[in-house]
Amino acid sequence: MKHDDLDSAATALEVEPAAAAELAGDRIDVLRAFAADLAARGEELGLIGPLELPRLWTRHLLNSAVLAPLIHPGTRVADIGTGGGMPGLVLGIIRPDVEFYLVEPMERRCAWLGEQIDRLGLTNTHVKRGRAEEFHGAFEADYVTARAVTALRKLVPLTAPLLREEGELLFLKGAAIHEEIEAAQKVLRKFKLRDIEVAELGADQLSETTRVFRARVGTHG
Ligand SMILES: C[S@@+](CC[C@H](N)C(=O)[O-])C[C@H]1O[C@@H](n2cnc3c(N)ncnc32)[C@H](O)[C@@H]1O
Repeated sequence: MKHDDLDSAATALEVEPAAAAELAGDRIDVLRAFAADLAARGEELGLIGPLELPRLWTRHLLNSAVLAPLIHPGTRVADIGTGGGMPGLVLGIIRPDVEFYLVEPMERRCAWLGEQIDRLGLTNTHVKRGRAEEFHGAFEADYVTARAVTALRKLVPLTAPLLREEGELLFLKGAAIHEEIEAAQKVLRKFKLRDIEVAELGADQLSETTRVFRARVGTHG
């Protein structure tokens, strides 16, 4: 590892907020070990941009962790387009009581995810290499999560077919989520999404505002 890699790794780790311990409970050491490797090797592997390193915790790890309390114990989650690990791998670390399937088409990213799963001893987290649409009809989850994959009107057709009846979509989204919902009206109806909600988690819990799009699929309720 080069010197400047070590410097960026140190910078990223210095900014871990106190909230991390609270959010991750006794899994904090495992989350720290993942953060350290992502800070040290993530840029070189094309998983994270250099400007993101100082906000690794606030913008990436804690942003992912915000979904954890929304997931029931004993359930199965498919995370679509996990990339470097957000949010699926982070959730796999802090929720050992839930099964996570990380769906990612890129070989190098799958290799990274598999390596982290082995290194961190995550028996509840599995990689499924491929595009989400390749698993339609072959796999069913209680929740589908995604961050930074595509706009809602394209994301819903990729993800809703992976949900069981009454399952839930949980997407981390940016400030334009309300415009994305407007543009997605047709697909929201087509895929029978209901109980649509955008939860905004503010600066009191995380240093950057996080928006979570939630919706249930199915006709009951
Ligand atoms: C911008 S990256 C985001 C990675 C990660 N979710 C994050 O927030 O840091 C988008 C990821 O989605 C993956 N992806 C793109 N289309 C996909 C599809 N149809 N099914 C599953 N993954 C997909 C890409 O390979 C890439 O790793």
